[in-house]
Amino acid sequence: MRASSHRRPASQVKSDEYRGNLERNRVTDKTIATGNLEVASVLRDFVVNEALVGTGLDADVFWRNFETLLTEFSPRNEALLKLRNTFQAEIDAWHVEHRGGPHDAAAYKVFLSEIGYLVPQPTDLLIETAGVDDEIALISGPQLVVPVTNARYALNAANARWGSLYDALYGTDAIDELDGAGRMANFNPVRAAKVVAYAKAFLDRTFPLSEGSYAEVTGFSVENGQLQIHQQVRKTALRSPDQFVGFKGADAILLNNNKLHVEIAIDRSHNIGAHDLAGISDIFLESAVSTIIDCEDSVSAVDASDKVLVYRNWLGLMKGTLTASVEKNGQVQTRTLNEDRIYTAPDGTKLVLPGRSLMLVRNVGHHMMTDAVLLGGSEVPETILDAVITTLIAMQDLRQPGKFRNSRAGSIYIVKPKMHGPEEVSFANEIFGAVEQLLDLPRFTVKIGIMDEERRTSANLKACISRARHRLVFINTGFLDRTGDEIHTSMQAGPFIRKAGLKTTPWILAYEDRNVDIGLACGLKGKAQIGKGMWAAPDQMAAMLQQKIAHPRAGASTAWVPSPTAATLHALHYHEIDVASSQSTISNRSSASLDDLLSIPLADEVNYSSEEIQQELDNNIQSILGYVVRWIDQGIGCSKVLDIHNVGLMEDRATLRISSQHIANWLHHGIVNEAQVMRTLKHMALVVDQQNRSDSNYSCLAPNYDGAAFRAARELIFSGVSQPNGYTELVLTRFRKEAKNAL
Ligand SMILES: CC(=O)SCCNC(=O)CCNC(=O)[C@H](O)C(C)(C)COP(=O)(O)OP(=O)(O)OC[C@H]1O[C@@H](n2cnc3c(N)ncnc32)[C@H](O)[C@@H]1OP(=O)(O)O
Ligand SMILES: O=CC(=O)O
Ligand SMILES: [Mg+2]
Repeated sequence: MRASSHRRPASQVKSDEYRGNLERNRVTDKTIATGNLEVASVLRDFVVNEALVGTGLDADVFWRNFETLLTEFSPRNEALLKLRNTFQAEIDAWHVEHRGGPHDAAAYKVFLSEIGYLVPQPTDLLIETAGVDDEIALISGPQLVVPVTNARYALNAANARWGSLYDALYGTDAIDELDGAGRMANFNPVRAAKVVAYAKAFLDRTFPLSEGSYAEVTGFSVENGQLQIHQQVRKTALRSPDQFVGFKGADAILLNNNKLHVEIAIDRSHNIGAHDLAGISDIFLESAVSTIIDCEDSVSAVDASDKVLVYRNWLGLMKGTLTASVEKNGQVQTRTLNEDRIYTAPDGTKLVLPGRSLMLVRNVGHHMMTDAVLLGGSEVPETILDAVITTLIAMQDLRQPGKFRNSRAGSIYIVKPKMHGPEEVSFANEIFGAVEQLLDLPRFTVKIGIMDEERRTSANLKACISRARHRLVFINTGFLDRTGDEIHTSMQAGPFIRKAGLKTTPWILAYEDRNVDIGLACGLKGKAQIGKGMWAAPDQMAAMLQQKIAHPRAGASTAWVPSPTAATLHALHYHEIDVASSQSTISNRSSASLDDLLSIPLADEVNYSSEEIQQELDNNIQSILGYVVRWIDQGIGCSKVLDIHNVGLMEDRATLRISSQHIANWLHHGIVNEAQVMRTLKHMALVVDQQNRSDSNYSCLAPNYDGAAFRAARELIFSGVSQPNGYTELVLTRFRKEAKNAL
């Protein structure tokens, strides 16, 4: 048990990432022309000398075909972005026209159909995806997300398939600190005893014994393929002997419940095992069954050199060669990918279990443009660049089934964020078809995870699924972006209720339920994931243990966690709930209503006190500044930022979208005014400066309030109404480029 199982000075880990960012700034921005394409030399070198190597593809042919693909798809991307703007303008105009009267939900819905925002939903649709790994199709369990730019974290995430339950409990508030069980610098045996009791109670519930409890167990043995469990006065067995699936000599017993493995490690020379009746030194849970390697909202990647870091880390994961140097307690270690785990099955044969999480890669959304590649002198859609390069890189995994194989089923998993409606899903589907041709891959090798996180996608989810039915491997409620889009879409309808209240209003409940209802109706059960969103409070594990069990209960076969520790603890929920049976029950209910989904969470009469209004503003602005200052000045795309109650919250671009859109909405409707927002920005800048005082890489926002970070935060709020769909990345990217140039 480690006193700080997942904790270490965040500033130290992050400074590794920061130093990497500084290095990247030194790369020159030369471009090399090929036909009508100009490719930044750093990217071109990476593709030719690293990504293409071993794929059998010719570099010249690759660039030529890439140009053809961009020529075909870039204008279509632009047209789709225009369609988003057209819908937004029409919706804005409708609300302005109807302002003053009560909201007429029926007329509003008719209007949405008339303009084509709502489209007819297909009937009798079943997805037809083939060649999907069990981790996606059959095994329910946590999904970890990690910024790809941080190699240390990315390796940790890939290795988070297995996690120590003892460490996860000991190092977090999952175990209370009462009666002398505090978390302290030195090992606390009182706390350790509570951890062991908690873990053995888990074993009792999950792998019940025919007689007695794990607390009484003195040892394990395997005789004729049967697990014998020794207690002081008797020998007992598992009530369900089939749960015993393997062992490692006398060192480990492997159990299985709800398709998830649990290893009981036995080591009587270990400091915990030595004091345990059965010699149990730890219990390892299969934890992050899948992981999203994120190129999107948790990273700051604004130019070619940043993109090369993104791609190089992904390549390292796909080839199994990524390493990172990790310093702990003065000791430097090299972190690499874990190998598979080898056991003996009860019948004596060799049993190999994956040692790593199944990795999916999240590309950026369709609205991002990059200058890493120019076509006819213009920036190209970054999502197309991502589609081509992340798929090219993943070919390394398919090419040689080495010991670090990711997809045993031969698929490449790409998560598509922020798509607005069925046309954009069709477009993504076609891009991947073209990428497969370009790279000479069998059709439908590339699978798609659809983030259901924009309102037009939620409202037309079945049509969206239909457009990707041969590739679909997940739908996931990205409720953070979805909340931002909720505010932006109905910006002109009136002032929204306070941010915290948005989590319990009818639209979001309908959104969450409807996503599961539609997923089940489209046959995702046993074929694809139905996922739920992020636990955004990385230090609040007791609360997570209490609340996140709601996700498997609601029929979700996976849900997002921010860290490996959270993955291990969330895995407990999938032992308690058999998702397949939750899904069977849920599929009998009638689907959540589209009308509720379309209801708008407005504060009909704003009767918040001035204290409540100021508190809302303080909270939102503190998180905006705390996040933006690290993004702009240090290139860190995901941070833990204290909220007004001093709770560290995971902030990324989606949470920034909510906070900035919320203030923009209140400004627009006169709940707050410009002077008050500016005053609060300056006040909160002092608070954020104070919070970051121990970070030697940090530059203060105050007293000048004119650095790129402060100006970015200001612009995100004051131009929030006019930012396309309320996205933050355009402003962030511009100011980050400015900050990089000034370094
Ligand atoms: C709306 C959306 O799109 S959500 C998706 C985007 N969000 C994410 O990807 C969240 C990813 N999570 C993170 O980046 C981090 O957990 C944060 C920023 C929230 C907190 O980071 P920190 O303050 O550094 O975490 P903390 O100090 O508690 O723990 C650090 C340790 O945990 C590990 N860790 C933390 N998060 C992760 C992760 N997501 N994956 C792998 N390892 C992680 C680190 O490797 C480190 O361990 P090490 O010292 O052995 O390397
Ligand atoms: O991407 C996830 C979200 O909640 O947004
Ligand atoms: Mg999102």
